[in-house]
Amino acid sequence: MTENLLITGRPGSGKTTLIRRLAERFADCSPVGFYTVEVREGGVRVGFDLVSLTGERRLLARTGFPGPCRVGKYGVDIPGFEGFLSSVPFFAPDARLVIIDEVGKMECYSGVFRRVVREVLDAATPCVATIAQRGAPGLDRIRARADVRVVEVTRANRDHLLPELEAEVRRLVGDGPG
Ligand SMILES: Nc1ncnc2c1ncn2[C@@H]1O[C@H](COP(=O)(O)OP(=O)(O)OP(=O)(O)O)[C@@H](O)[C@H]1O
Repeated sequence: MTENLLITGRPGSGKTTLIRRLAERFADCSPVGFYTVEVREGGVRVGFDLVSLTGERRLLARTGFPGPCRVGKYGVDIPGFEGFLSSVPFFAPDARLVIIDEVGKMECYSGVFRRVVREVLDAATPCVATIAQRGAPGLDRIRARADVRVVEVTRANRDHLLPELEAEVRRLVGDGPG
């Protein structure tokens, strides 16, 4: 069974930073996927954008975005997110690693995304994903899968976690010792 790595932790613990550094270190594995970035205006967070590993950027959520899908003060652009997902080649034959940041409440409003996560975790290519600690139905079910290892990142462990997870991912992609 292919194993996958799930990085969890409190908001602001360093999940996105860690997964971006892993994506950089595994550039030789042609990773596919995306990460999310905060958008600030005048020092105030106004939302989040999606950035694919091939550099496409798209809005995910904004304070002023209208519509029924809301998380706290943010409106989430689900059709936009699903359009973005369709442009990400999650199952590209030459990709040896999939990166997903993050499996969280905003993203899980999308049925397309929930299906992508399931299919990516089921597939033969290893996946590293960040996952919220709580907030969306179904997160516990993902964490309980037999083919995932869940690692918690904290401010205290985030720096020494990087080399440890790098070695683990090396093993998952088949380059590692043992
Ligand atoms: N290893 C690190 N050393 C120093 N600063 C860090 C480190 N990792 C993260 N940070 C800083 O901490 C802040 C939060 O990091 P990051 O966005 O990666 O956390 P997160 O867990 O993904 O947050 P969220 O749950 O809100 O998405 C950022 O300002 C980032 O620059």
